[in-house]
Amino acid sequence: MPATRLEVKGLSAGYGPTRIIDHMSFEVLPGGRLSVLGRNGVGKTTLLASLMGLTTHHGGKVFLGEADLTDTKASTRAQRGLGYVPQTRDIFRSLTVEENLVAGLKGRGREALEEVYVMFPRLAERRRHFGTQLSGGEQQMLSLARTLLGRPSVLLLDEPLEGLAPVICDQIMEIITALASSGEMTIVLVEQQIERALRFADHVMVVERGKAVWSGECAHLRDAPKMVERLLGVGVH
Ligand SMILES: Nc1ncnc2c1ncn2[C@@H]1O[C@H](COP(=O)(O)OP(=O)(O)OP(=O)(O)O)[C@@H](O)[C@H]1O
Repeated sequence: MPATRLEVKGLSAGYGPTRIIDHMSFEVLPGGRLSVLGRNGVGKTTLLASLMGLTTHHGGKVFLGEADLTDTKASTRAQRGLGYVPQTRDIFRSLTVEENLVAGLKGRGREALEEVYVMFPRLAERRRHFGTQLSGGEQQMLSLARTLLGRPSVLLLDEPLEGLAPVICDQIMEIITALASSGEMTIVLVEQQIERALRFADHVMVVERGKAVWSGECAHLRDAPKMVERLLGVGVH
């Protein structure tokens, strides 16, 4: 699937009657890279889950290209090209790496596994290992690889670097950057590592209490450490 535009118009969503995402609007162009930043608990995970149709919808619209996905369920959104890698690294821990990947094939032939083994040589080496035997980085790679097997046109990544050693973060960012550079995927990245997130993306959106309080080009924030400190409460070098 070629990269697709993601458009969000006035989205409000949450858990039952509790509204967490409050009237958010943004657009990511085909092949674009958006980083979503914000302090803890401001609603970044809820935003991605809402794009995937996993929360209670309170209002607004979500478009993938021209298709209005607002009233569709998560499985339909996945079929239409939305790929979601949750913060919880959804893998089956009692299955092997290969069995996990086969579960992600969704009708594609087994030869598709080779595509991800080329991208993630570490998973190829560990193909007979169980989920429980994998390191955090390997679990993250497996979760990402399984989603990629569905050939998403828009990829939603929730804190893929959380808890990983810097060298593994480098590897994951290299893979994500290569995916973005291929032009085949539009990527929305939620990340706490601000410098890496700003280096990766072209645009950035800062969230506070479920609202987008700042959005613009990454270069703008990279050159404005005082503004980063004001928005996010931390320094950037
Ligand atoms: N399943 C849930 N049911 C009810 N409230 C929830 C649920 N998940 C999250 N929340 C609440 O929604 C708010 C936003 O949480 P969310 O996880 O989206 O923030 P976040 O910005 O991703 O935080 P972090 O950076 O710590 O991951 C928080 O107040 C949280 O307590």
